Amino acid sequence: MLTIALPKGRIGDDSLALFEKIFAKEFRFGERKLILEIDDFRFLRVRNQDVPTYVYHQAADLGVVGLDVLEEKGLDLVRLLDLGFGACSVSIGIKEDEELTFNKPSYRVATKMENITREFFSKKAIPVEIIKLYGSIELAPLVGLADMIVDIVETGETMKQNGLKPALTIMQSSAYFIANKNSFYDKKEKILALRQQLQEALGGA
Ligand SMILES: Nc1ncnc2c1ncn2[C@@H]1O[C@H](COP(=O)(O)OP(=O)(O)OP(=O)(O)O)[C@@H](O)[C@H]1O
Ligand SMILES: O=P(O)(O)OC[C@H]1O[C@H](OP(=O)(O)OP(=O)(O)O)[C@H](O)[C@@H]1O
Repeated sequence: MLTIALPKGRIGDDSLALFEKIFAKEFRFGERKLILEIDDFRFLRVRNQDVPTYVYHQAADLGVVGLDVLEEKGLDLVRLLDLGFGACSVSIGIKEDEELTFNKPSYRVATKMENITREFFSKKAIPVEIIKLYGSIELAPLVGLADMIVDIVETGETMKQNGLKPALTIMQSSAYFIANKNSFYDKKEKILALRQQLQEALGGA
């Protein structure tokens, strides 16, 4: 039995569609059901942010999650395959009429992604105060809460509509197929076979 944590939300439909293609079956979790068993696979329906936690603690052997979340969580997991969908970047956003300069003693940066942000600025030895927010990040520079933001940019529309612009890309992200380390060693053959099927379903070699 292999347990796979699939995300709800933005990359939920693409994840389901991919596994439906492989299993040639419609995946129906039902209105509020969180576990689905198909053949000798068990699928869990969890939040994107929680996928690495399930897989790290081996409550799931495998999972699908955005690379941004994987980087932010920093857990030791096996990255098996880039699935390609859910493409976006993690970028620094500033006001449209400003330039990205680092000549003040410190900058205030609003973000959901504290760890990615801390690591980025500390590697560059730029002193920052990180302001943790849970949403509507683009608002922060507009009301003086922060000098800049670190946030997801997909179409760029949210920044644009709020008078901001992406000034620097920290990383590119897309959905990844991941594994728990122990599961990978214990069930390597089955996991690699599934990885191969996913790659073929995506049109790769
Ligand atoms: N516009 C976007 N905003 C946020 N994430 C995006 C966007 N476009 C693509 N993504 C990708 O989709 C993934 C899932 O995003 P989603 O908003 O569903 O979940 P989340 O906010 O990370 O977590 P949770 O489901 O726990 O709220 C992200 O990790 C990111 O990789
Ligand atoms: O480049 P775009 O296509 O405009 O997408 C980027 C926006 O989408 C996400 O916000 P979300 O919709 O998750 O809202 P929230 O951050 O307020 O929860 C992200 O945090 C950006 O604000």
